[in-house]
Amino acid sequence: MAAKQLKEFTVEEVERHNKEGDVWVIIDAKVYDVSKFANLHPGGAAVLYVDGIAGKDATQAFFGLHRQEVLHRPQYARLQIGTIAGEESIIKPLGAAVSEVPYAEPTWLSKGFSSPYYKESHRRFHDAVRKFVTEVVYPDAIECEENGKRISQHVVDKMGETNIIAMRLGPGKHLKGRTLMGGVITPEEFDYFHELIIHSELARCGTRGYMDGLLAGGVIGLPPVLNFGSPEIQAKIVPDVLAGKKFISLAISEAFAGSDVSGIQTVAHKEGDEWVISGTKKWITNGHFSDYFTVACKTGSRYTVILVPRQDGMSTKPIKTAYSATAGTAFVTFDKVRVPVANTLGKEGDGMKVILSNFNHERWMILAMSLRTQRLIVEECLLWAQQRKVFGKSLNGQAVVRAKLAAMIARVEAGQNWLENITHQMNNMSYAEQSDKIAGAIGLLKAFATKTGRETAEDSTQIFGGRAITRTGMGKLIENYHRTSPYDAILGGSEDVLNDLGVRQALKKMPKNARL
Ligand code: HEM
Repeated sequence: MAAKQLKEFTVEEVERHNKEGDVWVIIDAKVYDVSKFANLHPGGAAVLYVDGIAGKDATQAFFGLHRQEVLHRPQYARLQIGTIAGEESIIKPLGAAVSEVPYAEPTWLSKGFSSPYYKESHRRFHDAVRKFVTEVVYPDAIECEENGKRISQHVVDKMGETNIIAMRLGPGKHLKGRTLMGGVITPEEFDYFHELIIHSELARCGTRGYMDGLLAGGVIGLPPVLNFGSPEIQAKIVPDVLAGKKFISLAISEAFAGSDVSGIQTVAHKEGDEWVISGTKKWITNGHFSDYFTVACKTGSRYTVILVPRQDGMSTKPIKTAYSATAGTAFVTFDKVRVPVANTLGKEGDGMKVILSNFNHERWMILAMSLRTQRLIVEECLLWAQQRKVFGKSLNGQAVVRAKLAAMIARVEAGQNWLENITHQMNNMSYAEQSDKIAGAIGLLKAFATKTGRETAEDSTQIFGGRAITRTGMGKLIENYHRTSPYDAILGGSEDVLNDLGVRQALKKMPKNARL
């Protein structure tokens, strides 16, 4: 169909269309004919007929009540019939561009700022990832977050093609020979800052359930296979998972044991060359649609991690949680499930080592995503405080609102700076060194990021008021964040446990001969 011809109008011409059955409005120098739409308008018809709106420039009223994206939806975009002669639209369209709102982006992306950590390859990579997320992931995220369906296979396929699935596991030999984001960087260049960019850009969607649905189970479930699985097991599982053809979950937590891993009760005993596994696992991210499970089992007085393919004797039931069902969170049961002993990941009885070795990367990923969403909330609040008028002035004209914004900015910037320092250390340490030297700091930073995240969730809810408690419209990101930020505070280890871990790790390294 040919594109509609837009006409030019004067303000006076628009003013003549100011009554029921014949209503035009101007929004950002664009003219909309809302005559027929009025009766379908979710905000009601009457609000469009009032003085100061019908036939007038309604830009300020509009942006006090709607997100910009409303005007981009095809069914509403076609209400535009023209533009105002001699006037230009000034509202910047949404897209992949770097935000110019102060603190909306980490400083390394902000104009005029520099950073010791990011090189040219990170900038190239960032542009490609942001474009990919904006065009491919975001539309699916919005849809699935709402309808609870699992991530669309076309998105998974593209994440496989671009090797995002592989890159989310960090630098390493699994990237060898792969083309990353269409070749914008080489596998040899890829470091933890590139990985940080992926997690951060995904988190910008502001859809917490979908972020876990986006194969987070694989980010934590596949590394034990890569690091501890036999070459045969790896050859069978890894290519398909990295291509997005099969899915895998990490199954450690149980109704009996969450952060206290040693309390698990799923048991495995040997019969010939098979493990026989019985027990249950709870809160298993992606478990509902996974083909493989990396399962922590009690074997005698010790623990062993075993790779279990989905099979008879297993069931995965969705758990209703506070976030979207798109995450595929499941309650998993094993009833005398048999797998070959060759599926053991690491040595029999060495499961705790396998489990613990996974945690640092998992926690780092969760906190990185959590902080990036926290930053998104800061951007939302800065924009809302500018465009929302109350008591005759912008919200940001109120000292109490500015004080909240100050606290939010300081929290996210503090977290970001520590995160970048830790990421730099990760780039310069082996995985074993990371466990020895920075496991504690990662735990402390995760607890800091999630605690400050929940403070920001509270503050932003106050700033957005009623809009912060509706799932659609102006405050939808605030509502999502307020509802789901506790996830970051629990998954991968709860705040109290991580704070304690961080301090205990420091105490272990106290010099015995130091005195005040
Ligand atoms: C092209 C013009 C417009 C379109 C396409 C449009 C569309 C919408 C949509 C989709 C909603 C549902 C909430 C959301 O998704 O954000 C909404 C709500 C609303 N609209 Fe409009 N609208 C338009 C113009 C206006 C104007 C000029 C006013 C002037 C006062 C207005 C007042 C409202 C109100 C009061 C609500 C309810 C907001 C709430 O519940 O918080 N709309 N509109």
